[in-house]
Amino acid sequence: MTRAVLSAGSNVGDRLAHLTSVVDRVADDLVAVSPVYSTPPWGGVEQDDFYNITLIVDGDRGPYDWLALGAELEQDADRTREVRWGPRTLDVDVITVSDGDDVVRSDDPQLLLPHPRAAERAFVLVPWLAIDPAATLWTPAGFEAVADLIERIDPADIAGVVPVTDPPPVRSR
Ligand SMILES: Nc1ncnc2c1ncn2[C@@H]1O[C@H](COP(=O)(O)OP(=O)(O)OP(=O)(O)O)[C@@H](O)[C@H]1O
Ligand SMILES: Nc1nc2c(c(=O)[nH]1)N=C(CO)CN2
Repeated sequence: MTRAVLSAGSNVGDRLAHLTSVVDRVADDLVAVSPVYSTPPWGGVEQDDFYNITLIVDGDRGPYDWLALGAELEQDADRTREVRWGPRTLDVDVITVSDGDDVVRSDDPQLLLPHPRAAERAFVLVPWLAIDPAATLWTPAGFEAVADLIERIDPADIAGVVPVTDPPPVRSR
């Protein structure tokens, strides 16, 4: 049994439906899911805004099983890999995995854990904090409170991450 924090994003097609497919797929393992946030594109590629959610899941799966689940969902959304950090129907990233009290660390390029860019991404951290105000992320500098990491991100980036009220957000269960 492991606990994973997953981040899902979409900026092509029916964004809400793509995110809902993730929530539906992990429903049995779901601990919490954030509201849907509208987020400006991160990474320097000019493209449409994303919808993003962060999920916490508990399941009888190892780290690579969470990665495989994300890849399956991306395939189901007809995801094609083109531009790095470019437009996509669905992207599911594994942000961090814990096994009891231990945080899983991995330097396998197929599964880097914790996700090396999570600490810089308002679109991951803001939704995560909304469902877990005490969340921490292991970084090369040690454990950091997600709330503190957010303080270090450019306020303009944080301000761009806004809950979507219309259409309505996926409800936390
Ligand atoms: N923690 C992780 N979560 C998801 N994929 C990962 C992770 N670590 C490594 N990968 C690998 O990253 C590869 C490329 O993923 P993808 O094309 O979705 O990257 P990206 O989402 O554009 O960029 P980023 O990795 O910065 O989020 C995948 O083949 C996957 O095996
Ligand atoms: N706002 C936002 N920007 C992104 C996202 C995402 O999910 N949300 N995913 C990306 C793929 O790596 C690149 N940029």
